[in-house]
Amino acid sequence: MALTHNLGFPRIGTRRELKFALEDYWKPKTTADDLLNTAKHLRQQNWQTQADLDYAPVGDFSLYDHVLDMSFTLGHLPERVQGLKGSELDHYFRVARGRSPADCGCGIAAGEMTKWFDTNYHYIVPEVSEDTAFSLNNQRLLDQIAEARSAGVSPKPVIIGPVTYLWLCKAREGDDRLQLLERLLPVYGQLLDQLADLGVDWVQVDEPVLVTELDADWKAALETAYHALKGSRSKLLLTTYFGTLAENLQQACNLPVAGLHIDAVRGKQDVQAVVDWLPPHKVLSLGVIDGRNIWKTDLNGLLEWLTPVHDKLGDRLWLAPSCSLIHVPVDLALESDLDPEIRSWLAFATQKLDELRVLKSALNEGTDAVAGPLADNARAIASRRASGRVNNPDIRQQVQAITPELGQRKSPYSIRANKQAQHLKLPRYPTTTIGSFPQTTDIRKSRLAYRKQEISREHYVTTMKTEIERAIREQEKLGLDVLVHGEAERNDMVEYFGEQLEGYIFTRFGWVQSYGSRCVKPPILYGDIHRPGPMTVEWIAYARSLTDKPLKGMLTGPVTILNWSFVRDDQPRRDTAFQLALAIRQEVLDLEAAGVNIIQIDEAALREGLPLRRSQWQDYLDWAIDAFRITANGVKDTTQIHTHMCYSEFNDIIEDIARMDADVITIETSRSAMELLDVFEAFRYPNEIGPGVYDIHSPNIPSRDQIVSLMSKAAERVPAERLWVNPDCGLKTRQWEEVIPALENMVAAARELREAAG
Ligand SMILES: Nc1nc2c(c(=O)[nH]1)N[C@@H](CNc1ccc(C(=O)N[C@@H](CCC(=O)N[C@@H](CCC(=O)N[C@@H](CCC(=O)O)C(=O)O)C(=O)O)C(=O)O)cc1)CN2
Ligand code: MET
Ligand SMILES: [Zn+2]
Repeated sequence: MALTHNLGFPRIGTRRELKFALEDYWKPKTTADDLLNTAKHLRQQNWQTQADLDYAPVGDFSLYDHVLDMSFTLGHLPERVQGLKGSELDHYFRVARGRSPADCGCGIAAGEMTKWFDTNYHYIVPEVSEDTAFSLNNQRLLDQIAEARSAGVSPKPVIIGPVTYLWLCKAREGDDRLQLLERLLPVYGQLLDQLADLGVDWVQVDEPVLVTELDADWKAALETAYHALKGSRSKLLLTTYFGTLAENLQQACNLPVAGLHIDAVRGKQDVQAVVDWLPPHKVLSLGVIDGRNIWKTDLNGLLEWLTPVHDKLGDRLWLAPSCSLIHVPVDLALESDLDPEIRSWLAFATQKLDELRVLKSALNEGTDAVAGPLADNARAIASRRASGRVNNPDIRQQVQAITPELGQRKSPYSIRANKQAQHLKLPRYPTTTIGSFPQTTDIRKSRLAYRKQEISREHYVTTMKTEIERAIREQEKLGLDVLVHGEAERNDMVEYFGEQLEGYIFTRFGWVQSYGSRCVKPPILYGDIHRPGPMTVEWIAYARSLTDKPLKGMLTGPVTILNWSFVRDDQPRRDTAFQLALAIRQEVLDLEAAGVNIIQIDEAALREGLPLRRSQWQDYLDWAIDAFRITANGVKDTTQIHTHMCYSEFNDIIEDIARMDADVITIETSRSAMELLDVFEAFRYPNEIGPGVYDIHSPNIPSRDQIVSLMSKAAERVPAERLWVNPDCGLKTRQWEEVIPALENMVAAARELREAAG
């Protein structure tokens, strides 16, 4: 008898109930009780959806971030929030956002955010130093176990394992993370004791570090940790996901735990070896349903492959999605407007659990028991494979015809830089922004009204143009040097392009959490990509017509579009990237022809798309950088190409960043006090750089002195004549009331720096 379980369910709600509850609480429009009630209701709903699984996850729900929750569970908060007044909830949001409703405006630095492995989910990085201490604070998990039981599910608490937890931490100086293991393990021991006291059968202990290349210290830490925890009276399910175990396979099989979960989608090649190696008393959970994509599983094909594994393992076989389902939208049932043919190819979180049920019945009772669902599934899989809408021979031909010259600029950077300087006549320390200005409620309401056909296209266009004009006038007033149109017309920097490219469809409610209350609706790339016409020119040319100042046109690059979409799994990602590159290249050339001589091509997701294993980095970087170059490098010497990346560390890939050959790159640096620039200095990065001078994710306003001090640090590392002054990232999540004073200070800081430089 195979069992089924789930690793985690989306917590945002089918209609983003959690997002709205959080934002109302922060305003503050509602009370903590209101927020906690919504959260409780969402957990109940999620358990209902998962009630017939043999085990449902508990503790996967989070008000903001599950890593931050784990930090609280371990009594591990940054020093700067310790001792402040307020409830635990106040503390929680202080760490997450730099303030809580109780703080009346006086903020502290928010915890740093970074990407969760290779996903578009961002977690709050736990901060450690040699003084870090831990103490158990397990009430959240204990309460939720009780809640889950009264909801009628069999709870399987989910925690981040001690080694992965430390791996996610950042040490302020040096790297002494592993020295903390000894202090951390007793707290995990107590935690597991408390769960066992509640009669918990299984605990899911996430150790996704096992899919990365680990050096000897980290491998030893895994041994130490699981030998220390082996007395646990609850059984431990050591849980890995997002890739193959590869050289860690034997260790993963042999750690002293009761079961192992592996990603049987990305790590399918590991399965046979794991079945052979796993000691006979252990459970093997196979993550056979893709938790990172929205395509239906080929259940018939899978069953053929699974049946012998089931014959061998019997009761020891568990089935699950490959990873937590927080990376996919909640429920396809809401998508009544989707093209019915393509819709029949899709499965969201709720449907993925249905797939698990079918698999379980087929294995335990025989395929006849689920003949209907299996036949439906076979039809959907066949329909997608045979559909004439997926492949377009012309586009395949154009990709075939790509030559290296397509990615080559006419002259080297030094020549271009001179021509651009003559043309643009920018001052030293030029100021600019990253593209978006506040996405106000009015903008969003107007877009909603347009979508519902309550207002005409004309009306919508006029409203957006008014917003663009507002952004231009505000920038002129602020005295910024290079203006942007502000991106009012874009719902999102990726979805907007998906909506306009053929080969894509998009959803109404396909929300996926990106961080905290912020969600994205990744568009679905199902077929060959074609650009029917210009996508941004009307808006940017309008902005161009409004001002005499230099204006920067704004596009999203092919790699970022790829990494933040749900993409086809029937061709290599590289091929899809090149198709996107050809489409965006056309847009770049159209913008240039419309008189836009500064063009930014955002590649915010280029770095996060790096494979989790270093051995696969170069292959990815080779095609990803080529795709960027194809997009960017068809322009004249006098056209200045910018690119932007957020939360990026460049130490290991600086050569590739340089190979992009953008005239200007803007990056995130403010939270790391310009340390990120060390590598640009060491490498003697030749082109211009705009190191972000303030963190846009926090509502706090940076002071002029802070900015001057950060830029002075930058000027120690990079020659001043190659420095730009700009925020970390786009300003769309901020309010105008926050943006204006912040940018005033930024412009004042740039003036001070110019004067000081003489
Ligand atoms: N794809 C992507 N990934 C990214 C980023 C990014 O910008 N895009 N940035 C980084 C950080 N991540 C972020 C992710 C999302 C948001 C964000 O602001 N998301 C918005 C939604 C953006 C959106 O799609 N807006 C739509 C829909 C807006 C909406 O909610 N409309 C309401 C009605 C309007 C209202 O009453 O407010 C509705 O449909 O019900 C629009 O503008 O049209 C949000 O969560 O609030 C910001 C940063 C990394 N990853
Ligand atoms: N141009 C985009 C913006 O300003 C870049 C964002 S990177 C996540 O919003
Ligand atoms: Zn950014």
